[in-house]
Amino acid sequence: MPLPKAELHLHIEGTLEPELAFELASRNAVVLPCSTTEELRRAYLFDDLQSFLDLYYALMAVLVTEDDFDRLADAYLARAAAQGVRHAEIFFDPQAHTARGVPLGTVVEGLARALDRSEERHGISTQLIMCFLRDESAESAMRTLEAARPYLHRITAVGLDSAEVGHPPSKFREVYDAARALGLRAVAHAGEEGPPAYIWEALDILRVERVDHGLRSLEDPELVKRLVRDQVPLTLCPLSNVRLRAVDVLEDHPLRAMMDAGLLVTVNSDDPAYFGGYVGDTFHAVREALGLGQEQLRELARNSFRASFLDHDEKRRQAYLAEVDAYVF
Ligand code: HPA
Ligand SMILES: [Zn+2]
Repeated sequence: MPLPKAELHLHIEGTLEPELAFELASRNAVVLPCSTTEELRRAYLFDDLQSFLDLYYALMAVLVTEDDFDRLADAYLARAAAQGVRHAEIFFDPQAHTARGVPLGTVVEGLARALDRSEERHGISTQLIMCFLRDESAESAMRTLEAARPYLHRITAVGLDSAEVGHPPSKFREVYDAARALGLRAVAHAGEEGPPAYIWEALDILRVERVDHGLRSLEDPELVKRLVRDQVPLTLCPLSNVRLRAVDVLEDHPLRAMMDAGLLVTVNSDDPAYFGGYVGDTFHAVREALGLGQEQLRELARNSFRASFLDHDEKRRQAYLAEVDAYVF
């Protein structure tokens, strides 16, 4: 049995495995840039975030019907369950679908179908986080928030993703204020490729409760002090950082140094179909590469539940934490 954990940084579109992509392409008469799954997998050699995003958005064209989104999410939940995931807070990118003519309702209702069965079928509690594409305008993000009003009961928080550099969090101040007024919580990608200043902006301007990645935090000692003082969770994605060349090799990843600095870090898979592993694989890889011991792995698992948006169900959080404490390696 794998170590129980929560996954807090997972783009559902990034769980689209080549096999499912080809199946849906054929069903929906969508032409893909590659003709075999092997050829597609060979395309997964990325230079940076943008080179990945180009393929990520291209492949999404196969997601058309509610059933497609249900299949996608159900496949992720099955894989996650096998790797010990007990709770998942799942990102989706509405603008990447509405821009192709797929209605927001199709996306949310399709994902919700899988999520509604998740506890019974996979033993995983779930939440949805709606991300805005930061390389699109703030007006487009605001229109997306407006369009999401009928589905807000399904959505826990807003997030911010896509190409980071040149699109600082401050661009989305009004959107985040509006989201908070609607009762949504807030997270944002910051400091993946962008500078520590973007992490400050996410904290002070967007008032996020968690920072997604926050990889570059250690470059700014004042920022580290702030993150440690407030115990702001960082959702690290070590395999993603290697594949997108934010770090050269896993052995150089700052995860361990960040734990030693007192930061509340978690380990997540980001886009597992593209980056070579789901979250259990990621725990495995960092254990090997960074020489983490059992107590550090347990701490990462505990952090994942501490950092989760389970505040409305504290009993469940405590039950998950008890599972971590009772886990025998
Ligand atoms: O790792 C990522 N970073 C930014 N945007 C993204 N959208 C999907 N994955 C990512
Ligand atoms: Zn991400």
